[in-house]
Amino acid sequence: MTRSPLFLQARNITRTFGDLVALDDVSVDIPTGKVTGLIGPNGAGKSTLLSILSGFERPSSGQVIYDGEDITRHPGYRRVEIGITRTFQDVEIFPTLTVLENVLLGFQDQLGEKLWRLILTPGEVRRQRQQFIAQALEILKTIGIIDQRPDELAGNLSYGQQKLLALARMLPTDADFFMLDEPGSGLPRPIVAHMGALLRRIATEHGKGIVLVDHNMELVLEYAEHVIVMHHGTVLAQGAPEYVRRHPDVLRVYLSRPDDDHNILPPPATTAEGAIHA
Ligand SMILES: Nc1ncnc2c1ncn2[C@@H]1O[C@H](COP(=O)(O)OP(=O)(O)OP(=O)(O)O)[C@@H](O)[C@H]1O
Repeated sequence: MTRSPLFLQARNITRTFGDLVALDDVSVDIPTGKVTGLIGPNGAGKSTLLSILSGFERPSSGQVIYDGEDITRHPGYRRVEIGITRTFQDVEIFPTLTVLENVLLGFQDQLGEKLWRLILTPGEVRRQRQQFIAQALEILKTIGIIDQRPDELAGNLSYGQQKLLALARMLPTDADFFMLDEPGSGLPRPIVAHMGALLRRIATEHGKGIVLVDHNMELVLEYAEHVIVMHHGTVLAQGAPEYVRRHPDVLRVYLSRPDDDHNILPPPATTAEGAIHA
C-alpha cells in the first residue's frame, strides 16, 4: 500500500556559533519513501542541519516543520516520540546481546514489559514475543548478512556487519525519518554498496524517509534519489544525483579541493545484491 509522503522541512534555518555562521537561511524538504543525500566539504554545515532537524540543536532562527506542524521547539526526545531518529557515526549496537536480541530491542510496545501482563496474560505475552522473533528473523534476512547467526553475540560481528546490524535495528521502530550520520565510514567497498542498496529498500519498501550524510560520495550519489549539496552553510545545489554531479558550482567546489580524498565525485558504481560476509 502506498501512502502519500510525509515531509520534514527546514525553513529559513540560520544557526550561528558566536561570529561563525554555520547555517545561513537554509530551506530543505525531506520526504518519506526516499533516500535524501546530504553532502558537502568539511564544515559545510551538514551535521548542524542534521542536529537541528533531529532536535539536538536549536536554530538561531527559522523553523522545523514536521507533517505541517512547527516542531522547532520540540526537544530530541519528543522528536523520537513523533518519529524522527538520528544515528551517530559510532556503531550503535549492544555488543553483549545477541544479534537477534539487538533487533528485538527495536520493537515498541512489548507486552512483556508490563508486569501485570506477564502475570495475567502470559499466553498473550508469549505469542507476541514469538511474533516479534519471527519478524526480527525476517528483518535479519532482509539485511542479508546474519541470517544464519542470530544467536551470535553482536560484539563478535565484523565492523561492517555491526554497522548493518545497526541499520537492522531501525526497521521495527515506528519512526518515519532516520538521520544517518556517516553510516558508510570506514567500510570496505562491497559493504558500502550493500548498505546503499539496503537504505534504498528501507526507504522505498518500508516508506521511511532517510537522510544520509556521508563523505562517501559513491554511497550518496549512487543510492540517494535526491541530493542536497551544502557549502559554507548554504545549499549550493540540490536535485537528482545526475543533475548534482554535473552542476558547475558543485564541480567548482569539489574540484578546487583535490587534496581532500573524501571530496571526489566518482563515476557511477554498480549495485551489489545478495549476502555480504565482510
Ligand atoms: N558546537 C559548535 N560550536 C562552534 N562551532 C561549531 C559547533 N558545531 C559546528 N560548528 C562549526 O559550524 C560549521 C559547520 O559545522 P558542521 O559540523 O555542521 O559541518 P559538516 O558539514 O558536518 O562538517 P564535517 O563534514 O567536517 O563533519 C563548522 O565551521 C564548525 O566548526
